[in-house]
Amino acid sequence: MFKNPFSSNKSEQNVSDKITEFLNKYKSDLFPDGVLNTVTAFNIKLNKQTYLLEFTLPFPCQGELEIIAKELVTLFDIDIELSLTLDIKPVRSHSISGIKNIIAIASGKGGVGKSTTSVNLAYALMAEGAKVGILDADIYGPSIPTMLGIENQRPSSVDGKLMQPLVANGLTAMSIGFLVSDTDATVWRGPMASSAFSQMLNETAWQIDGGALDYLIIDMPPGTGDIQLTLAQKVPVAGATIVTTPQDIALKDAVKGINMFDKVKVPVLGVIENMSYHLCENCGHHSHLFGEGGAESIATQYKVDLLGQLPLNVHIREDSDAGKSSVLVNTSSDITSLYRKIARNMAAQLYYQLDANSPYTPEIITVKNIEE
Ligand SMILES: Nc1ncnc2c1ncn2[C@@H]1O[C@H](COP(=O)(O)OP(=O)(O)OP(=O)(O)O)[C@@H](O)[C@H]1O
Repeated sequence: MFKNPFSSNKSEQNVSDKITEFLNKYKSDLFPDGVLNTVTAFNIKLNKQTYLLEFTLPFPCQGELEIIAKELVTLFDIDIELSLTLDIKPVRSHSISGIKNIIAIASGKGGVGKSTTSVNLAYALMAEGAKVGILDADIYGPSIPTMLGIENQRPSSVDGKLMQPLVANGLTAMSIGFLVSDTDATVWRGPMASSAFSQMLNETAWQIDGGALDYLIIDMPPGTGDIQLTLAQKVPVAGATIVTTPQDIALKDAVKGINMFDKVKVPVLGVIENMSYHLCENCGHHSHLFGEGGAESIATQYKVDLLGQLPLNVHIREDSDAGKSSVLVNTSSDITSLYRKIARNMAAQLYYQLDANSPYTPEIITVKNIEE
């Protein structure tokens, strides 16, 4: 609830009109045409002295609605309560049950923080209102079980057919690390690894609390070799996000990642620059240890979005090494806000680029259209 200490009685109709006008005009990266042009449904109710704003939206964005609510409280001297219902559609048809959209998180180069970013983005999407799962596609070096702090747990099966995924703080998760020991998987040949992956994707009961996951995040293995290409080709990925660091070598590999997804016709939702800068906790100075502006320039050059930049931060490393997510450890930190903003941007990109209901989604030209 967003309270204004000076709120007083005002004409209900007048205030509702002002709120509506504000929301029509409010434009941001997330709402390029104003909020009310994007909502599926919107309603204002007055409950005692509090205005309840009920939004139905096609992507998760609780954090941005909270920013808007605070502005409304200050502007109109009112109390506000928010309610967000999500109406997320699958943007690509597929036959995997319990999942609406699959988002691949990839990096050309290893060690850039892809898994750490995947886990934090998964929790950030949840904080924004979505139902989320994570699948570790790194058969040879799974790190998700450790990062979620559940490395010693094992999935069960109720019906002997589907595996019940593990759940860490509400996040549904599956990884080869839950099923076999590290040494067993390292000796597997390519086809065995690929069939283990496809079993985890297709034979997991992803549905949680009776509802399909809005997003399944796939933490891809690092690189752009045959394994990655096959995964990108075989899995019905709705969109891919590339994680990079600002070093030249990582950026070159990020470009290889963009080209790989282009080749298999998977849309790239954007680039995330991890370890982009170091922020001194004492003096607030930003230092660009690994270079500056690289991810921005490849985003411009390849016409993809720069979804956000994350600092090199000791808490991110400590939290992930300790099997926690920084987004959960401190829900009101600047780092959490950054992850949540990137998560909203990524989900909005998926909607604006690909959802048939979005006014921005380019019309897909089919052979039939061309003939007409
Ligand atoms: N923004 C960050 N600030 C500080 N440390 C980070 C940050 N992002 C990741 N790390 C740390 O960097 C190390 C590598 O991260 P991570 O395992 O996520 O990389 P990766 O790209 O998934 O690696 P791999 O290529 O092996 O799959 C970890 O110790 C992690 O805690």
